[in-house]
Amino acid sequence: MMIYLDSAATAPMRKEAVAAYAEAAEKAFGNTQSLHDAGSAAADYFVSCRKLWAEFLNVRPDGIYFTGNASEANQLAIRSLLNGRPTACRQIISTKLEHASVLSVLHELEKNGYTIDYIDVDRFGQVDMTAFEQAVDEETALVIMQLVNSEMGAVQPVKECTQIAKRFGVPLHSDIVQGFGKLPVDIGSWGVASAVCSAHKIGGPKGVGIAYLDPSIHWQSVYEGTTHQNGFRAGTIDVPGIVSATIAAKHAVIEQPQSYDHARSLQDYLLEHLPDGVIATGDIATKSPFIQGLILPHVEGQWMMLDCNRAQIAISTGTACKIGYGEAMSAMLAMGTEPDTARKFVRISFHQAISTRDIDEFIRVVEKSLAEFTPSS
Ligand SMILES: Cc1ncc(COP(=O)(O)O)c(C=O)c1O
Repeated sequence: MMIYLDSAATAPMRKEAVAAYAEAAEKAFGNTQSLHDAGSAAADYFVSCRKLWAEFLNVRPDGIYFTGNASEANQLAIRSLLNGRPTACRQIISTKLEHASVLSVLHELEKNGYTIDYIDVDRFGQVDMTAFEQAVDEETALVIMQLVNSEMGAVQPVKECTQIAKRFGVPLHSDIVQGFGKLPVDIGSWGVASAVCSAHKIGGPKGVGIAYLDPSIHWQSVYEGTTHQNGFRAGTIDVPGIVSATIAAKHAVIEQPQSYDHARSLQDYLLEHLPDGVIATGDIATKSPFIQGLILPHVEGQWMMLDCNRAQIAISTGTACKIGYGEAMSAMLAMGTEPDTARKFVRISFHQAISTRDIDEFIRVVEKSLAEFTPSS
C-alpha cells in the first residue's frame, strides 16, 4: 500500500465525510432556491452547515459562503472586498509566500492599477513585522496574509497583522487552508475581514471551498444579478459536497489538538533520523508540524519524488498548483534561497494515519537514493 506523505496537496477523504456525502446526495438533492419541499430540504441542510462553519471559525453564520474550491474563494473574497473599498485606496500588502491562486489575482490587480507591496520574509518564511507596520496606512486597500505556507509550513502572525491593519481601518484577508483543523484557529477573535478554507485538505471532498466575509464590512459582489448566496457566488449550491465538507471539518476541529501532537511527533522523529546531508527547512519551534520541507544534498527534488513514487511513497516538490510551471520553488526564492538549492527541495506532509514506521520507510528510500545518485553519476 502507498505511504501517502502529501496531505498538503490533498488529504484522503474521511469515511464519515464519504458517508455524509452519500446520505445528503439522497436526502438533499434539491435546489436550495426551489420553493417546493425538495428545495426546502436542501436549504435546511445548507443553513445547518453555515451555522456549523460559523461555530468552527467563531464567526456569524451570515458571513459564511461556499464556493467550488479555495482558489475560487480566495479570488472572490479578495475582489469582493476590494470592490467595497474607497477608489483612492490602491495599495495591497502581501507576501510572495501566498498560494498561486492569490498571487495570480495580485498579478491581475497590478495590471489594473493596484500597487502590490510584497513584504520581505526571513529565511524561515516569517514576515518582517517592522516592514509590515511601516507599509500599512490609510491608503492601503487590503492586506492579504496567509496563515500557513503550503511549501515550508511557516506560520504568519495573522492576529497581530490584523490588529495593525485595523488601526488604519484596513481589512485583512487570510488564506487559512493549511491551518484550519490543524492549528488553533479563531477567526472571530482575530478580527480578520475574510478567510478561506478548503474541504479537501481536511478529509472532505474535492470541489468545496469555504469563505468567510465579515458581514459588518462593506463588500461588493463580482457577479451581477445573482441571487445565490447573497450575490457572493453564482450557481446552484452543491449541498451534498457542503454537508460532506462540514462533517470533515467537524472531525478535524474536534481532533485538532491530537492531530497537532501526532504531526509534531512525526516531525520530531523525522528530524532526529534525517539522512546525512539532508537539511530541514523552517523554524521548527514556530512552523506547522504538518508540513516539512527538506533540502537534499545533491539530488533534485523532482528526481527524489519519482524515486519515492517507484517505492510507493507519495511526496511532492512543492505546492501542486505550481508544478509544471517551473515555479515550484518560488516561496524558497522569496526566502533568499539560491535557485540551485531550491531545486533540491522536497516537501512531505502528514495526516493522522501516518506512523513512525512510514517515516522509517521514507528515510530508507531517501538514503538509498542519495547513495545511488552520486554527483558524478
Ligand atoms: C494555502 C493554500 N491555499 C489555497 C489552496 C487552494 O485550494 P483548492 O484546491 O481548494 O483550490 C491550496 C491548495 O493547494 C493551499 O495550499
